[in-house]
Amino acid sequence: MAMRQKLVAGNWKMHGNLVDNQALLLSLRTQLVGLRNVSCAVFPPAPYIPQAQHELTGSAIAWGAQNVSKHAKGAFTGEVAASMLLDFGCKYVLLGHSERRAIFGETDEMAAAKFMAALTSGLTPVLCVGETLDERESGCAESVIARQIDAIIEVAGVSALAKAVVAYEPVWAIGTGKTASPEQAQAIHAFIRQKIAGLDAGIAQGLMILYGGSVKAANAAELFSQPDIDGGLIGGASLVADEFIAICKAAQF
Ligand SMILES: O=C[C@H](O)COP(=O)(O)O
Repeated sequence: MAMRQKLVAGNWKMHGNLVDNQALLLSLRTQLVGLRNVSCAVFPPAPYIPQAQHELTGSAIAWGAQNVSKHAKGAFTGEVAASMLLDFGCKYVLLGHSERRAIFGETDEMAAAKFMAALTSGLTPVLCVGETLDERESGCAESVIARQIDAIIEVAGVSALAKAVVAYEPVWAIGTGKTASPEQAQAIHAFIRQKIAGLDAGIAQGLMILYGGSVKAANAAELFSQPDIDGGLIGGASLVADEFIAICKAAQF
């Protein structure tokens, strides 16, 4: 059976400016070349997507957005449609990130609607799932993640996952410096894959499942060596060129 390729994605969150981005993008463009079996992508804040497009067109690095509207167009002040992201060359869009869920009140249903908007326009949705510390400690991690995935399957069908990426991001590991151990992460990744395999074995086998939460150069190789971890969604470390480049290189096989 063919090995899944890996993907390392840098979620810049609400960081950056024209000058710093330029230096970062130039480093990535020149140093992320010729990687074996790894794709790389960056997710800048929306105003800087044209800058990423300008600097990365013709490189091996893709770019995407951190959010998208569920609507195609209309009187929705502050929203950005999937077609607009496509106009600027985006390949991916993040959905259901825990910061969107916890800070901006996004529900499973909203994530599912955005997933559909992304998918039908031709963007690749990167669906983020993960449990809080309370949920883990009360033994609910798997049921929370199952609920988050089921909300998507209910609306889009399991076949939609053939055109999507899933990112497991335990909320307690995001920006805290507390990484899930490779074994803890692998256990949840295997759970996600088995759950989907119960509906469609082929889709489960092909699905990229990324790990996110305090990934850095020093722990990336061990995480990425786990059989069900297909790369990473990197926050803080994606803002530091040498760190992000080292993480991307650690995903090679
Ligand atoms: O989207 C990325 C994740 O939230 C991980 O962030 P972090 O690497 O800063 O912990």
